[in-house]
Amino acid sequence: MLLKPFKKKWYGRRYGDYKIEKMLGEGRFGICYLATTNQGAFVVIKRFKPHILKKNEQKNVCEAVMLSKLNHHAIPKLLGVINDKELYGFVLEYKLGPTAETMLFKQKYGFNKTEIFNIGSQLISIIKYLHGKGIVHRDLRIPNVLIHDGKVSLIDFGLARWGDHERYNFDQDFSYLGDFLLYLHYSTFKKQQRVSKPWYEELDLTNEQIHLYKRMLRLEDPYSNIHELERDFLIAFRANSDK
Ligand SMILES: Nc1ncnc2c1ncn2[C@@H]1O[C@H](COP(=O)(O)OP(=O)(O)OP(=O)(O)O)[C@@H](O)[C@H]1O
Repeated sequence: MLLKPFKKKWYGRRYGDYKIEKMLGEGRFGICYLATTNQGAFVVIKRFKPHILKKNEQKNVCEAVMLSKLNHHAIPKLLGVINDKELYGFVLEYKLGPTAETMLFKQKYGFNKTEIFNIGSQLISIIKYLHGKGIVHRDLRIPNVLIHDGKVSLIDFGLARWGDHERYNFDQDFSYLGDFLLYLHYSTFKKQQRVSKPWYEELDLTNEQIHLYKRMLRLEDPYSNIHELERDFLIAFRANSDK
């Protein structure tokens, strides 16, 4: 008999009320599985890789501690912890996707300016909520943002920490957000010249948008808080329309 590939060996297994159905994705730290409850609802089980568990005990629980403090419709709720001899992990609320990464690189989706504004506004509102709770996400990247029907969810709090204005400075989230939004702008970019130019020359951006992104990316005077950033974001997108 053929052995099941390692990751699939978990399929069909039950842990308390949850049955593992299939793998959703694998990262540096763990593997996420789609699971069902006894009532047939979907949840996510995030299982830590054993070598990560041994190394980072303190840091692993960090994600659960952070999530347990949060209650926001765009952030998965922590539903429980599984502490079985063969599986240690978290049970998380299932959020609908796909990820922005899948939309950009697999579906080749092109985001128009209205969509970029709507997604940016939602992310700013999530960051405002997190920073208000003293938390820096530190990993706001395209694989960690789910988008369904224009509604955004932010996942993966594995690197999130209590902000301290030093090592875990809140402005780390601003540069990630800047990068993220530039990815969305590039989704409709058609290269016309052979030579590559910097983003602020080749993308179709207004002066206000360039100023906004340069400050987010710390190429100009960095933002000191999310409220300051939000103000410039609204100015930069105020004449927001698809010309
Ligand atoms: N709450 C959720 N709802 C829906 N899908 C999810 C959820 N959490 C994770 N996923 C899926 O599982 C994948 C991996 O999740 P996540 O990034 O949290 O794992 P990770 O192992 O910590 O990754 P990394 O090591 O890159 O930080 C995601 O890209 C997403 O497709």
